[in-house]
Amino acid sequence: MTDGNLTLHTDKYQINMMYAHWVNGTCNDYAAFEVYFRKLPFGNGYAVFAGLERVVRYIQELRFGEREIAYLREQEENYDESFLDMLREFRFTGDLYAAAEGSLVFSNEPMLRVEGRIVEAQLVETAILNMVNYQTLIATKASRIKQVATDDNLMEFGTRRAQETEAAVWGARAAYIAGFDATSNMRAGMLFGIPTQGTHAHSWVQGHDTELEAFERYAEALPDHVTLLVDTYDTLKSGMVNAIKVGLKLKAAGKHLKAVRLDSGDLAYLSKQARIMLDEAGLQEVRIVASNDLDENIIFNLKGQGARIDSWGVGTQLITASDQPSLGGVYKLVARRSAGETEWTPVIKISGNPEKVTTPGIKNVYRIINNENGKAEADYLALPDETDIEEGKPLTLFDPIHPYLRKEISDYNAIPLLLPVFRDGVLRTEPPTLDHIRNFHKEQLQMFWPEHLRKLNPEHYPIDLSPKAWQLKMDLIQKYR
Ligand SMILES: Nc1ncnc2c1ncn2[C@@H]1O[C@H](COP(=O)(O)OP(=O)(O)OP(=O)(O)O)[C@@H](O)[C@H]1O
Ligand SMILES: O=P(O)(O)OC[C@H]1O[C@H](OP(=O)(O)OP(=O)(O)O)[C@H](O)[C@@H]1O
Ligand SMILES: O=C(O)c1cccnc1
Repeated sequence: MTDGNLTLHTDKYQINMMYAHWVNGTCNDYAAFEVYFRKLPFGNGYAVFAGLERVVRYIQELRFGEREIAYLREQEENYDESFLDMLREFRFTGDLYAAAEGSLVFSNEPMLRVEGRIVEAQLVETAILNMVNYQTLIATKASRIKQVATDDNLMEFGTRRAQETEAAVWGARAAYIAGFDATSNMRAGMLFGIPTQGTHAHSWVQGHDTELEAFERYAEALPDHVTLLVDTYDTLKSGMVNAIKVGLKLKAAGKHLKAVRLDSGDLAYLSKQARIMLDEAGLQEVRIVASNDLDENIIFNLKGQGARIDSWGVGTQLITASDQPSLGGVYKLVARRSAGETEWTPVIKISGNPEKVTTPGIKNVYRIINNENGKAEADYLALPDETDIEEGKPLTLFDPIHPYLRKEISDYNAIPLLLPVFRDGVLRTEPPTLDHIRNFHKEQLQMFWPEHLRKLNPEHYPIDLSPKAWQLKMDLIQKYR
């Protein structure tokens, strides 16, 4: 069915606009687009940027092959043959800047920017949003789950309920970035090097005459990795009793039962009872795994009830971001430049809804770290010719919606959020390893006050405009109103 070429993984209107540019002789005009979202998902205080590696591979492989060209010819009689010939030579030759994967990002700040020939920059909108919106959403959901699970083992179990195959593997990767320890998806493990973990299903137990026999056969086959699912018939009266028998047998043979898995019923009560039973049998080392439609709220509740759970399997709620299944990231034109010109012209999109008015001009994004405490104070969006910040000059931070709310800062470190990924179509450096990204994410969390990170009603983290960027926006609003 699929040939792996994602070049036509775009909306038809992008190709129509490319064609209209070709007809009008404006293919070589330049455009700058920024990717950002307006509202954080799940009421969270931050999002975890993910999806860049997928974007990098997609951009590197952009090509209109003969199959794509034949399809376009068949679909639209208006497309001139010379346009299709031009597509044969099509490559991404522009620049792409992006936050590092695993970065904390916030509403209304650019997390990725494309600068390039308008036809190239327009084509890639749909796929970039598709990749970044989904992966950032799942990484953010996973980060919330990690926050409540703290140091417990977290396993991603979502593949069977994911929105098809690619969502499963890229979702598993996003979850790992945000702090999950393993996935059950073997392909995600193979593709990305994520550790894999797994127990067994009810079918294993149902497929034997007795639960004890099922447990014994399983333990014989995989003596080093025995986690037994104990709820097929009756968790405490049967499953735990049989698991303990197998645990004691393994122990006598110098091995050990790794864990039992609870998958139904009152997980707080059952885990406490299971812990007592294991401890009384002298099996203190055996861990307790729980699964069954878990999310951050249930895990938080179970912990509040004193549940004795060491490891969590989380599937459906994570991989489908069930309580908010989409992130509304957008790709907006912020500046343009005709072929032959050197200066960018900032552009704005006005809307009756003030939240939807775009912020014109190419912006550099800086994370302002207060040197007195090492914590992030605000993110600061400045126009490219503003050098104050890089020279460490005192800054006035103000709220772009309520500009009278202001704060001075002089002892700070300004860290650029957007880094060059492609320049003139050439990849600058290979993406970092997944473990590097995961560690980077962990370090990022340390840079923020807990007030911005808490799961419920977090404090808003300021995303500020430089006075010049703010004035440009006001001027363009005036011009078009
Ligand atoms: N002590 C608890 N406090 C809060 N929520 C819990 C507790 N124990 C389990 N849950 C959650 O409640 C839900 C239980 O749903 P439900 O009653 O449909 O499942 P069940 O008891 O496992 O039944 P089934 O056999 O159909 O799976 C799950 O999301 C589970 O994670
Ligand atoms: O509940 P999730 O977070 O999605 O985790 C994955 C679930 O998948 C398996 O269930 P299965 O497919 O057998 O379905 P069931 O337990 O819901 O009947 C497993 O026993 C978990 O309960
Ligand atoms: O390994 C498991 O226990 C597992 C994997 C996927 C879904 N449910 C459970």
